[in-house]
Amino acid sequence: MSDPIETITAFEALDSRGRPTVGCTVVTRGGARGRAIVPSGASTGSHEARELRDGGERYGGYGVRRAVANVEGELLRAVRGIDVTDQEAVDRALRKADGTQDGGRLGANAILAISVATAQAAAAGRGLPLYAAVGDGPRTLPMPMINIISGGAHAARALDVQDFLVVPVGATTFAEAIETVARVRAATGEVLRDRGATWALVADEGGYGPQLSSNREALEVLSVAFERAGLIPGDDIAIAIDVAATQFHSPSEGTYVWETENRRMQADELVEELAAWSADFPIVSIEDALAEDDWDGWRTATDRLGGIQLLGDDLFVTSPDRLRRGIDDAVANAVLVKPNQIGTLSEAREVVEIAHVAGYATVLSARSGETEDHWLADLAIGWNTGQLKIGSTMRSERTAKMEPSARDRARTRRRHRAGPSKIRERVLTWRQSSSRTSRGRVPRSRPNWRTPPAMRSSWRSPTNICSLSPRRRMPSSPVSVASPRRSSMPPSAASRSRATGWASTTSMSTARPISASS
Ligand SMILES: O=C(O)[C@@H](CO)OP(=O)(O)O
Ligand SMILES: [Mg+2]
Repeated sequence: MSDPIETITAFEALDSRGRPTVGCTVVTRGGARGRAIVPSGASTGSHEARELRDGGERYGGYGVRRAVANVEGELLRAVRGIDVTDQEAVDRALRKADGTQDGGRLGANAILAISVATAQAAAAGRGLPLYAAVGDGPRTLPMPMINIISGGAHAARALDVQDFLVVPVGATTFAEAIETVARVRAATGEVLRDRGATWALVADEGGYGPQLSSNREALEVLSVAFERAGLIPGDDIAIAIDVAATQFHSPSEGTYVWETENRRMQADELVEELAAWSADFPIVSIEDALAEDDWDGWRTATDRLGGIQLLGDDLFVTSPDRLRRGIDDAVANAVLVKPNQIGTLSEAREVVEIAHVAGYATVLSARSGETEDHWLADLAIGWNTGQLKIGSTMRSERTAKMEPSARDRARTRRRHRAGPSKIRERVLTWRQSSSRTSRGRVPRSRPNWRTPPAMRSSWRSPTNICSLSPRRRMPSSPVSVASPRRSSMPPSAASRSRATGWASTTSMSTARPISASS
């Protein structure tokens, strides 16, 4: 039954960086209400949809009063009377009212706020949570990709590479996935403290922002943290990186510059560096390996690193057109989906559909400037994106994104696997494929992982890591089998976590506990 949009009220809120952002509430004639607040990026691509900011003195120019006024003015007039359940009609009307390619006249932030609040109101009208309303098919919980160490625009450029993340590839439930990455985060803090690096402060996405001697050292720190957390690299846990190469690319010179290491590289040299990292560490995903318009460099990277998930963020900017170009040119094999890069939910969903048809993996992603609104995590579940990138396991604007998964699990009482995602498939393929040298494409099995010297005495042998033996579960005691390992979690906390699935004081604890080994 049709339920037309009646009114919209908008407001200016602050995001997790303390910058203004747009929120609004859509109300229908039948009384359904939907509310949404939009996020904002720091390492933005130049092809992204354009937010409308006020300029001037207020909030250093970041105010959004004009965007708020546009929501309650021109944009409301454009969508008033349209059936709230007809998302595409609402989104088309928003785009038409703005009239620009990038949404910059009325503000992509204003447009997206209405687009998402419309979806929320439609879900409320049906009495459903957003994730259930936006997808008709079977739902799977996404594999989380969690930030542990930050650099680039998210940590005052302490490192050149922006994100060092982990993927709990061995977890079989979402709760187990989150517990695993929380252990890695805690263990990483210990490793940084032992090395005399900054460990008490957090970067924009809740990860650590240490100054290290090189970008590569971040990978070594993670490897030692896996050991401390009692996790088996490649079996329990793997690494993802967001190089965010646009940020250190000099288009005029055509070079990539790592300031912290005083290094200038051509595209192929950067690709070789990433190939070497991938041979030495359990890296399963590389995002924005090259800059947003370096299509030649991307082709080199796809050819050289194609056994790994190659994610386009600034490259595709959630644009159906740019993704189609990438697919036609066989560039990358996965797309990061950020609805505010394109402006409306309909266009973001189209990107997910194009990717899935082409066999590209999809990762729904938060922005570095976020709020406690969690609609993007609902989209990841409803649209079956398979993976979800939300920042770290602390700061409530990050942990809020874990809530829909916890609620869905609690609501349905069904067993959920975290995934299935392309990344899991990749890990399996990579474990099962035979050893190859690191010449040519990066091998899917990594017989030559080198362990940092500090780890050598107690790490499992590389042969075992790549063996086909059944995957071992996370150790049930703080110390694992083959070698002495320390858990970063006190035993009582560890066992409590296993008993309840999640026993922290984060927003997940407000959802009903998830039974553990389910
Ligand atoms: O680059 C990214 O993938 C995102 C999230 O990490 O950062 P930002 O929102 O600053 O673009
Ligand atoms: Mg990125």
